[in-house]
Amino acid sequence: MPENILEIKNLNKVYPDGTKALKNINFKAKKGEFIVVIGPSGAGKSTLLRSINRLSEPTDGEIIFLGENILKANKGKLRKIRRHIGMIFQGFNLVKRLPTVRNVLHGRLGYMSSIKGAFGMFDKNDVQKALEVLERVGLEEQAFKRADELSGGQQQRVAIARAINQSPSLILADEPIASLDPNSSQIVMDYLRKVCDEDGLTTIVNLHQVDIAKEYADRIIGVKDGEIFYDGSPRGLTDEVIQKLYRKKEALHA
Ligand SMILES: Nc1ncnc2c1ncn2[C@@H]1O[C@H](COP(=O)(O)OP(=O)(O)OP(=O)(O)O)[C@@H](O)[C@H]1O
Repeated sequence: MPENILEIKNLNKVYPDGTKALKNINFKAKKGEFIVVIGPSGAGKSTLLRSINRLSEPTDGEIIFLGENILKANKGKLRKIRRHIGMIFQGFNLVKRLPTVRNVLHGRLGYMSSIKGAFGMFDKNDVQKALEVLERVGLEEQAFKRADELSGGQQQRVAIARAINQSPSLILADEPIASLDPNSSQIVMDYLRKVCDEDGLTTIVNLHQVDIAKEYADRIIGVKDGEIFYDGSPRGLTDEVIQKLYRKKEALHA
């Protein structure tokens, strides 16, 4: 049986204004599993993903990652834990004026001293490794171009390369294709799935597109009103389940 990389127990998040964004979330993720989280706007997908590496602070519960409760970690410990979690954002979050390869090198910052990191003192091996990762996402020829000279889809592939270059155990991708056209979305999802499979990474991706979720996921988690509404195979996510997942509360008994 593959080991569980991540276990989320009774996770709750209440925002300061009283919004209950997550209500008693429980699930485990196995090594190498590619999980897609879907659900209507405002369901809590982003909050869930961002809670896992504490970009958003959960109110209570447990997040056990590689045997440690992330919610109990102090600042230093959290920094170490975050090395093992690659994050991919909708807006790519690259340093636009820097060359592509430098952006990929930023994946190593969590392993460097602050001084070396601040001065960008990467050694030859780091650069070689970054170039290899760029090759894995088909961007070896763009390595020395400024990041903002690349298309949106290419920039997201740089962000994937940066995350992979962290040597993570877990990848979290929050709406990675929300700002891309359908063709670029497909290419980005293909590369994301490929590199995560190659490295045996557990991956959790938030998506709005149910068809893409079904195409790429090993497992789909449907979130509605801060709760897990569906957790199972793409095949089990029938049209009926999808309709119920996306149906508004007031229409439930209509
Ligand atoms: N900083 C915040 N303060 C208060 N409420 C918030 C905050 N961020 C999110 N929320 C609320 O928490 C709930 C969950 O939001 P979240 O962004 O996690 O949903 P989502 O499923 O990712 O939505 P979308 O698909 O539109 O991005 C929503 O009701 C949202 O309005």
